[in-house]
Amino acid sequence: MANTSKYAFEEKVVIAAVRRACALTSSVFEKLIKNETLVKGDKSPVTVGDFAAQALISTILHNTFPNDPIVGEEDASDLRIESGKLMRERIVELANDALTAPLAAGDNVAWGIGPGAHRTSDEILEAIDRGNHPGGPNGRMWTIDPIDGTKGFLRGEQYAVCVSLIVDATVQVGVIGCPNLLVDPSDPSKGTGAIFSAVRGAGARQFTLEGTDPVSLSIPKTEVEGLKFLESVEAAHSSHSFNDRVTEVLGVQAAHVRMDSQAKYAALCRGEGGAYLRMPTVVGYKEKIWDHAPGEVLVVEAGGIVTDSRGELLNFGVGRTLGENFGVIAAGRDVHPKVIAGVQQVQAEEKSKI
Ligand SMILES: Nc1ncnc2c1ncn2[C@@H]1O[C@H](COP(=O)(O)O)[C@@H](OP(=O)(O)O)[C@H]1O
Ligand SMILES: [Mg+2]
Ligand SMILES: [Mg+2]
Ligand SMILES: [Mg+2]
Repeated sequence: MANTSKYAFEEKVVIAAVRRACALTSSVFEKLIKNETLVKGDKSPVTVGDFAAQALISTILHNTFPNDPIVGEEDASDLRIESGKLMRERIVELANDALTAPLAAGDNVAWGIGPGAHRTSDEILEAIDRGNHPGGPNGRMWTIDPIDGTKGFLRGEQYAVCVSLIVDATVQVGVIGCPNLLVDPSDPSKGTGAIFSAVRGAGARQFTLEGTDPVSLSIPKTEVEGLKFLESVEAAHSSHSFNDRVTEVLGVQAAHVRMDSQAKYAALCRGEGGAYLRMPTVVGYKEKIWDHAPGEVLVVEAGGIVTDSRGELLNFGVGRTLGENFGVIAAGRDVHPKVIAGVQQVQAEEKSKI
């Protein structure tokens, strides 16, 4: 199915950017050494791969859509100080290797890539910091999560390169690159690596890691008892015990599937799980828009629904976070109301214990 939608060009550019970023992050994983990882203020890890991939994607977006603001996860402040010098040099090298790699079919030098697209250190830091937009309800803006699931990336498990275009608080384009995800879960011999992409109103598709051979995605129908829950590997990111109780309440039989990153949204769209449950573990944690925007449009276009635990749509127009949304629940259209009912029953039980 060719995408002839209003945002077909944006999708094409983002798939090209994510393809380059996946090659970059995979090569970083092969070579990652100890002093190439930092711990951020919130205690979460960030690697040279996160910074370099954000610089790469931000550069491509800025060259192609110079007036569009960017909401990116990372900022370069730790790289501008003396102690960040080694990491900075490595990031500049990695970003330039990715930017100047040969053009693939469909690529365009006007996007700021290809031999000759070399950038200075200052330009790379500036590209990272261009992701500092505060978000909000109006106009176009991009989100970049250069490596979603950094903890999974460091374990050699799942992670995802995630980019979205939000227009007036609605996600219009979402692209998720998953270098470590099986191409075909029913045939591991086909190897790993896929890019998932959706444009609102134009469907959800899986591509090869080269960005070719699209296959339409649609969430298979299941009865609620036949659901398989997808959840984070990290118990600090979403409550495993809450999900265990929802399983009991709904009479779900299958064991949960634990997976890092927005690969969970992609897996849901391929029928590898029936619902993605993400209930908070810490009071006051606000989910980040870049952790959910691409996944939201992918699931909706594959025939699903994404809401918070109250059944309200995620609000991508209140800033860099999802603000007052509480938890995230994604599932096929037919089972989503039943999953929300189960979630709310468990929430009521928890409240009655306080
Ligand atoms: N206490 C917390 N609760 C929920 N999400 C959290 C969290 N701390 C970090 N995260 C987010 O969880 C994301 C990973 O999700 P998952 O557990 O599904 O792999 C992280 O993305 P990054 O890895 O891009 O920083 C981070 O934004
Ligand atoms: Mg992070
Ligand atoms: Mg993330
Ligand atoms: Mg990240």
